[in-house]
Amino acid sequence: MKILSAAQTRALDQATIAGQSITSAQLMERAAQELLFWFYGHYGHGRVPADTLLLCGPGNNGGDGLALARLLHGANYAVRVALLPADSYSADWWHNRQRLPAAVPAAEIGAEALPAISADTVVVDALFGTGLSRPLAGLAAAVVAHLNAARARVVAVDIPSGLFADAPQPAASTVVRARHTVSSGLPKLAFLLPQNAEFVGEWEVEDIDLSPQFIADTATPWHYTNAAAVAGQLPPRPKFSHKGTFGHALLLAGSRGKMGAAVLAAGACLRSGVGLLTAHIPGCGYDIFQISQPEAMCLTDAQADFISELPDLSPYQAVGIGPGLGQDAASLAVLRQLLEAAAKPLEKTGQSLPLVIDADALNLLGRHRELLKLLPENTVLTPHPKEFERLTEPARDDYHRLELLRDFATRYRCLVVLKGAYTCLATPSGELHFNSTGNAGMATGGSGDVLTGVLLALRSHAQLPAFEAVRLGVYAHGRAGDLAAAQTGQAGLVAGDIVRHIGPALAEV
Ligand SMILES: NC(=O)C1=CN([C@@H]2O[C@H](COP(=O)(O)OP(=O)(O)OC[C@H]3O[C@@H](n4cnc5c(N)ncnc54)[C@H](O)[C@@H]3O)[C@@H](O)[C@H]2O)[C@@H](O)CC1
Ligand SMILES: Nc1ncnc2c1ncn2[C@@H]1O[C@H](COP(=O)(O)OP(=O)(O)O)[C@@H](O)[C@H]1O
Ligand SMILES: [K+]
Repeated sequence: MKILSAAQTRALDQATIAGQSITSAQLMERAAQELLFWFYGHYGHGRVPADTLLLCGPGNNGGDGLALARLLHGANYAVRVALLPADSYSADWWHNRQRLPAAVPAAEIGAEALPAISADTVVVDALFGTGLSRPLAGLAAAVVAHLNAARARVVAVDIPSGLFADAPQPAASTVVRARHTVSSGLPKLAFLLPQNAEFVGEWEVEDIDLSPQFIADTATPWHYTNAAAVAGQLPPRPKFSHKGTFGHALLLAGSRGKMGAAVLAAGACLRSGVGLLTAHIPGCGYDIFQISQPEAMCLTDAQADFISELPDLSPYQAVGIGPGLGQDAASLAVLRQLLEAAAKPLEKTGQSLPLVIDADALNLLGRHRELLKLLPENTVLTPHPKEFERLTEPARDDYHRLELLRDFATRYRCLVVLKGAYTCLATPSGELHFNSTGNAGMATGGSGDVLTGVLLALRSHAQLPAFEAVRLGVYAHGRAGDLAAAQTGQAGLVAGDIVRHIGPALAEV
């Protein structure tokens, strides 16, 4: 699914109106109908709120609010409307102002006449949408501050008022803190960034039948990976396949005290359809590893506590390095040797050996940035934000971090998986793909090691191109976390639960 800028969203509305021969008021009515359905879904079965206040601005976001006020009134909600005064109002605002039944109380907001809001009021925030052109000030900022102070249940129409859809806010801007955001058409970039979570709350997107042709024809770097994006991407396992068909992966992982990371990554790799897996681990981990992952083969390093040797790479179709690795100088030398060896094209494919680099291997890269230029094309790096900062620089905010991410992926021609609630995969061509699956239960030690194992298996798969493999792996990892949390609850989830649900998650897609 594409994510468009605010300007492209306006053009999409216009293209829909022109392409479907409807009026802009009819499109607004569609949006309002979807909002009404959201209220039905949320407050159905006799749970209608006693007091619903619609705060309406002067543009089409306010027009949405006025149309919704009419529809909610028709559905027997007790509604009140408060109108933000302005020099001019949009045509569709006027259209819906005139259609508002006289029985609905509608008052103009003033500095001395702020609407009454209690903690029990359900407030529909329809002040400003994607047409916001500057931070809120004056009366608009005052009413939003008044709203936020009331701690009412706020449902934002399209986007919380005061929040830009695709750009950062100046510090200390006034923005509505919504409990729910109900948006039309496509998700907004702002919804996916941690810095905006306090404003956006839980969000969902309602389908208002916007022009699919315009969306297809519009270029954007931002994408949202939903089930449809990965459906059918895992190649079927042919009847006469054998363990050699699905690749032989090598995992370099573990150190004293961190063998669990190697075990988790190996388990995830095995559950993600790899044909064969060999793990190269320090000597101290032999019993631990062989007992916990009997399906994997195991090579032990000459060192007991960390990895100091790179095994012969010729048997392998992909290599993963990093989980629990530690940062010993000998392990750094192994990483360097691996990068040098992997750069040479493989005889079979003519391409470099696929690599997945995680955790301490990323930290080593960050401390020795001269190694970055050795990264083979399409290498997969899986940093969390702190690891990414060590590879680049501290980001000013989440938007700046996305810029750094895009620059890094295009500069080093690699696939960077910036992990988080909406994990963002950056491609060598500069696309950013935000993942839709996963939950806060996965914020627990070892979840990232599991992702490394999943990606290693999918990068070993000869039939999966690099980008598709990584996008699918990130999606399936999050989905496995969701399936696990449905059984354990989020607090009770441990990384091993994600491993156990990767099979079903991959089966779904
Ligand atoms: N165009 C359409 O037909 C549709 C539009 N929709 C709604 O329309 C919204 C976009 O409407 P608009 O483009 O009219 O924009 P808005 O309603 O977001 O606001 C635009 C108005 O606010 C003023 N303004 C912007 N920033 C301000 C600020 N900081 N302080 C004071 N005034 C400010 C502008 O000068 C303009 O008058 C969407 O978010 C969505 O809610 C939906 O109804 C779907 C259909
Ligand atoms: N709040 C969250 N919502 C969704 N996914 C999450 C959340 N927190 C963490 N995750 C996922 O869990 C994994 C954590 O990885 P990482 O930080 O490397 O953990 P570790 O180093 O302990 O393995 C990532 O894939 C991340 O996307
Ligand atoms: K709004």
